[in-house]
Amino acid sequence: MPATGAPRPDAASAGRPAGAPPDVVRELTEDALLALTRREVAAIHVREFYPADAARAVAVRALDHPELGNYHKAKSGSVGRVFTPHVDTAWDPARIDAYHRSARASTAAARAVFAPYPSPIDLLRVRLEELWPAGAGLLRLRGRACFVGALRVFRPDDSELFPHNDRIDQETDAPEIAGITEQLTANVYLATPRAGGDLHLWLREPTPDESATIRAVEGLDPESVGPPALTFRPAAGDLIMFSSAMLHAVAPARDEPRVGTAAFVASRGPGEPLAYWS
Ligand SMILES: O=C(O)CCC(=O)C(=O)O
Ligand SMILES: [Fe+2]
Repeated sequence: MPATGAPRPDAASAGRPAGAPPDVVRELTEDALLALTRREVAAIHVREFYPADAARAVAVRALDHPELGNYHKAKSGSVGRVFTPHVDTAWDPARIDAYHRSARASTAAARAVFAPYPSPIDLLRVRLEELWPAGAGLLRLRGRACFVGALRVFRPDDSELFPHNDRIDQETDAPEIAGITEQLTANVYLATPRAGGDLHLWLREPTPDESATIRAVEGLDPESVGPPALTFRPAAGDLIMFSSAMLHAVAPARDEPRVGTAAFVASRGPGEPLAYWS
């Protein structure tokens, strides 16, 4: 995340003719990751990163999982998640302790949801380790392992993620987050609705006022942010990675649940390993 937090509305379209759509890269490569972390491309969208049949077979398991709960903030509370992601530690020492105490067990349980298939997030972890110049590893905060591999459930006509961004420096002041220059989110979609469920990207960071609203309720009024720069309609098995420090939103699913599994990925530049967590 740029330390300034300055909006960079045209970052992903710099050098392109006015009105030309920003670049979306279709393959997960070293160059694609470097370009994404430098905001030279808007997103990486890999079709069939994971077999669609396996994705759909597993998605139903998230819908009635015993660990299915909801995000804690006013504007994100309609969205279900399996296992507690770091954002829900909410600066509360007891919740932070519980998050780290259960991190390894939750990661193993998230992996087990996919059995006998491999977890898409595990596959992504290996690819990041292979591709990034300095490798990749699990984020530790105050020396304690994070959880990775959260599942998200958007129930039809109910769940919506309003325009927001995600930044680890708004969730913790642990010394390990020093030097982070960009935070990506990586979503692998397991089930997607026929109608609704689009992913919108604005390709700019929130203003200071917008940031304050996001910190309080985790979402902006869609009318207030203008039209998105990019809209994605993901299919089961797709991987989409983009800057989570920039504004993004998920429209409500209309007919069937939208299920995905996700990890955040922090970059400190090519000379340092990527760090991932949920
Ligand atoms: O489900 C998605 O498409 C994106 C969800 C999101 O807000 C994120 O990954 O940070
Ligand atoms: Fe997000």
